[in-house]
Amino acid sequence: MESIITVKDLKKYYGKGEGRIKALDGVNLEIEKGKFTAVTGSSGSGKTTLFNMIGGLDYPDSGSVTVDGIELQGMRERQLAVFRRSKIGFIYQSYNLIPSLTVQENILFSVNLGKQAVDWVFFQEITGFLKLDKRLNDYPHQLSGGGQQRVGIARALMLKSGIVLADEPTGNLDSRTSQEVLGLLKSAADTYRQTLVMITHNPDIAQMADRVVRMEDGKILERVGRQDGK
Ligand SMILES: Nc1ncnc2c1ncn2[C@@H]1O[C@H](COP(=O)(O)OP(=O)(O)OP(=O)(O)O)[C@@H](O)[C@H]1O
Repeated sequence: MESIITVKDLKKYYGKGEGRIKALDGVNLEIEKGKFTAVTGSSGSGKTTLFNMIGGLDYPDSGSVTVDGIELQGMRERQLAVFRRSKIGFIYQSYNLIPSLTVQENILFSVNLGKQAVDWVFFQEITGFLKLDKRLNDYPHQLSGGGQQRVGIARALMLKSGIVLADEPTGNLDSRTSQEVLGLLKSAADTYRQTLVMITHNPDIAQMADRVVRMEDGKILERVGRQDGK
């Protein structure tokens, strides 16, 4: 298998002494390029901490993270910011759209932030795919929750970074809308050959993944799915 993300013996502890919390307690993980990996586990098991490390949003105490050949350890905040802007499309539960910008401006926000040229053909394709092409001049509040998350997905895909990290992307949506949005995200990731890593509590969503990684107490418990044992 071709790994795009490699995590080695990653540790992150909070606090000291008796009350020390082992948020990540020696995590090893290989994420296969172009696949959909779901990260599950109970609340407090370390999913968000792992997500933040892979996304270059936080520093581990020890261990290493390599993303698309880039080793994150030792990077300074400025370098990490450039890494995040160019390499990762982030999708959040709360959509993180900018209310004063139109749908189109929100979709182009990350590309513009990274001073990349806009690929308008790709923009049209993505917005058509995500059924946003008639909503481009609207503002986020004029869209339903599912619509707003489709904007979040479009913004992540527009970066063409190859890696999309999603943290409970359908956590604020009802189950029917969740299924619809997830179906779109999964097929968009397939169509545009994106590696999708998604944190989710929802077993139905995890079932849609190529592989499920389960966390408990800062460790990876088991890995099931198509790439079992790899
Ligand atoms: N900044 C922090 N300071 C202290 N403890 C923290 C901090 N961030 C996380 N933790 C602790 O680290 C552990 C792992 O947290 P994390 O948020 O990664 O879990 P999670 O699996 O994402 O949980 P949830 O599903 O509830 O979001 C938890 O015990 C949490 O309380």
